[in-house]
Amino acid sequence: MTADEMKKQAAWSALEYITTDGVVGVGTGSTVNHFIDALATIKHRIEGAVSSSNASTQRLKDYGIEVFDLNDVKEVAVYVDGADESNHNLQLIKGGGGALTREKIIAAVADKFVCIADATKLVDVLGKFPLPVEVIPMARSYVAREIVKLGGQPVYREGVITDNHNVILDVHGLDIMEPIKLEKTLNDIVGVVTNGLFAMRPADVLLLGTETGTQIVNPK
Ligand SMILES: O=C(CO)[C@H](O)[C@H](O)COP(=O)(O)O
Repeated sequence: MTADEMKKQAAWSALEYITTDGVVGVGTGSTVNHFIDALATIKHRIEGAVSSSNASTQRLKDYGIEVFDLNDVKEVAVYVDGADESNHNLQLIKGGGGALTREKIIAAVADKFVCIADATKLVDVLGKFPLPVEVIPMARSYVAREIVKLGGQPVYREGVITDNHNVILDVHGLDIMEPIKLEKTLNDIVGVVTNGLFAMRPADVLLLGTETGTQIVNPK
């Protein structure tokens, strides 16, 4: 089975978590694209969606699913999104697709965060995947120097501008033993908009696409 087939399997399993007729939170990425395809099959029984990126918004609209401004929505019962890595506490690294800030906002609002991923994403220690940090453009060099002091090697994601008109630094070389502490420390650097650690607000459940079916992983 390919990684994409495992992503698709996890994504379709997430439909079981859409139990209300309200607004569904929708993340970003190739796994979420499969989820949007799945969501389209039950679009008649949901009110619509809030979306974490322009790309997902477009895909949702192409299916005729209404996309709301988050400010106009009182409740997001479920948020479905992928991840670049998850540890066994369901703390995540996200932002490989550059949508981390809006993803973190919707995750904060949502009652339940359902993470969907292929089996390769579950790790013991976060950090092999370079940690994305969204930065205000004029602060890029300063933030990079501060990250070096913390032991990381930041690499500017050249040619990428986020939906919020910022830039991304991908931080290599981190063994993230204390995810909450690092998430807070990075947030405290002036010029950082968001970092891709989802440790203070981890996922509530991880649906992992595997060779033998979707595995439901609950936090340890
Ligand atoms: O955080 C993300 C985008 O910002 C994605 O969820 C993450 O990069 C996983 O992507 P994919 O589903 O394509 O493997």
